Amino acid sequence: MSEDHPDLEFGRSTAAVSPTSSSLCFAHVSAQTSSGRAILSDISGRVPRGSMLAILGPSGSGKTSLLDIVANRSALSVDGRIWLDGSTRSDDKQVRNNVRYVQQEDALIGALTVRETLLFAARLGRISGANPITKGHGSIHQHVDSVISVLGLSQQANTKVGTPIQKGISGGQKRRVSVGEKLVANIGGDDGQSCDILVLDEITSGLDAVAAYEVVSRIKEFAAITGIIVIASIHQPSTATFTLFDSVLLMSQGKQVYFGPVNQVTGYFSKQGLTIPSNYNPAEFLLEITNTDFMATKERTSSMFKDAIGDSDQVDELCRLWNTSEEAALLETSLSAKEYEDLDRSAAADISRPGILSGVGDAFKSTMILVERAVLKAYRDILAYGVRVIMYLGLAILMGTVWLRLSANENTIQSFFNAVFFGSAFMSFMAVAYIPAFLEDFATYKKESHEKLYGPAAFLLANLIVGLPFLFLIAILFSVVEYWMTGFRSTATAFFRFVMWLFLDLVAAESLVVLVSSIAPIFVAALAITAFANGLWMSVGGFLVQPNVLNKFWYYTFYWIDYQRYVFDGMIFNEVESRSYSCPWTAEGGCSGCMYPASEVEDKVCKISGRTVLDARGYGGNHTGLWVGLVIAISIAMRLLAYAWLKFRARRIAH
Ligand SMILES: Nc1ncnc2c1ncn2[C@@H]1O[C@H](COP(=O)(O)OP(=O)(O)OP(=O)(O)O)[C@@H](O)[C@H]1O
Repeated sequence: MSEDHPDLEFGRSTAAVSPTSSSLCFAHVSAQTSSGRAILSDISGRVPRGSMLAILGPSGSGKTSLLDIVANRSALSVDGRIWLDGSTRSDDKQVRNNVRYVQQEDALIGALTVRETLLFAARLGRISGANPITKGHGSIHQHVDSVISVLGLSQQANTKVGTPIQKGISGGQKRRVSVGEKLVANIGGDDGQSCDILVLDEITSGLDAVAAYEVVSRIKEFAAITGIIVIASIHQPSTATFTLFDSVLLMSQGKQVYFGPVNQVTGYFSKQGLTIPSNYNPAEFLLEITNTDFMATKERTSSMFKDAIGDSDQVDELCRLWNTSEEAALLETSLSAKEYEDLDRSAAADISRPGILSGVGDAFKSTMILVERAVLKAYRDILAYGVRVIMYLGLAILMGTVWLRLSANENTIQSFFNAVFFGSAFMSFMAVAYIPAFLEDFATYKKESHEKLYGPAAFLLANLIVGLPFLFLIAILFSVVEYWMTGFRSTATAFFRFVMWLFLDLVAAESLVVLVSSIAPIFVAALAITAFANGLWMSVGGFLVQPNVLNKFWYYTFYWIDYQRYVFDGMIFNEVESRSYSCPWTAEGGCSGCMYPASEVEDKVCKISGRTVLDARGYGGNHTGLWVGLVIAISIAMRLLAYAWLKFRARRIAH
């Protein structure tokens, strides 16, 4: 681990600073939207290793935009330069692998303990190469335990993170676990090449003053020990928390108002005639003088400004003061040092893409780790799968008692058809219950794939591997209850064919959920689209409206890609084709009064053959093999489309 603790001094005392060495530097960074709207203008700063920078500013001042640019996640068009440690290391793969981003929302798996969460993050980091140091160095458990200890989580190491129905660790502890995930995925090792940049977006939001202080002080400790650079946007820190930071970048309306050590910020503004009152939290004061959104704040600060800067625009004047200050000039000098001039510009622009998975072997290992994690979650979190098992069992009992012990006669033929239709369509429809569990996994995927810990293939494959046995279990449990209660054909072959169709139905329905939720990963949107699609499949599948009546548009489009239709046809042929239905014999007409053409199979016993029923209802030949193939093909196509979409998204973010 790095023991390098560079000089943190700026401002008047920066004469001694060795310019850009062991620092993250950003110089004259500007950003605009594709429509040309300026989001950031000319932002500069330097953050030495082992130190923490606070980015402070009112809402909408551009803090997140700057963090996104540093972490290479921004979709904005960016000018200016960002580099790390001078030119000598700019093309080093490790330097390119070193930004870790802790987003505002904690995307954690509630069923895992703190230690398990960090262990999985460390293992994924090691495989991806994002953590080159832990690859083959020391025990991963030791690394994880040391992070747990530094983040003050030892007492909670074996506590679960928590789910909506099971209380786990507190909000502040969750924030620390989120930070810990980034740290263990990229811990420094014996070779001293730890080169992390930890980017924290609103790390203390939702925390009380004590918890915020606790979180920041633990990160500070970690930064000091490992030499990582910490950049954090922060809202309204208490004085104690604010002074934990080494330097502060103050922004307003996308412009720079101040950059320098926290302990010199008061002096700087006093010098400009803006003296921070002694009873004031300095961070609060800085937010007040840079906030132009609210009249009350404006009025409170205007008299102070009138004395200091006359009638000029508040933010413009603060920027002018900064741009003409001695502090800005010294920062500029440190940023235009020789090392920077020597820097290969193309390498300098790209310091932040984390490691890239190399080859099928790594992808396979990542998939297996994800499977292991998902199995733990499935086994522990009732919301993940347990609730769905209970729901499907409930549905089986409901159907079994509604379609209870039907005997095979002409009056029950329609009921059998309805049971097959309702069962297959409703089972498919209820796959919407999988959306919340998928979205939890998807949030974790989004976070981890940004860090290039694994890609969409590993994510989708692990999802499929864990899902298949579970869907099979549901198909079996449902069938055991409902099939026999209803009185479907009582042969083993017919039963297992029913199970197979149900299983394929569930796989296809879940593939639809995966596709829709990957494209629209918002619960209500995914729910609405999936429910709509299921309504569509039911309407155009040929049961509610006969195919020869269905209008041309639906017939030539969705009718052919409707997996529910193939499942229904397969189940109906399985149930009806080789069955016969009794109907009453009459003295006057024999079997001629039956609903379908029937024959007298014994003395005064009429039977309608299943094939006759199918013919009379317009069903053609039995193509079970083809239908099975088509349902599998549709399921694969939906998963491949989800993969293509996620890959496309990942590429767009990368460029
Ligand atoms: N891609 C974008 N397209 C259009 N506007 C954008 C884009 N990104 C950021 N902005 C705008 O830039 C401004 C700065 O946004 P940003 O999220 O960086 O502010 P912030 O300081 O982090 O705010 P907050 O503290 O409220 O999170 C906002 O007005 C935002 O609407």
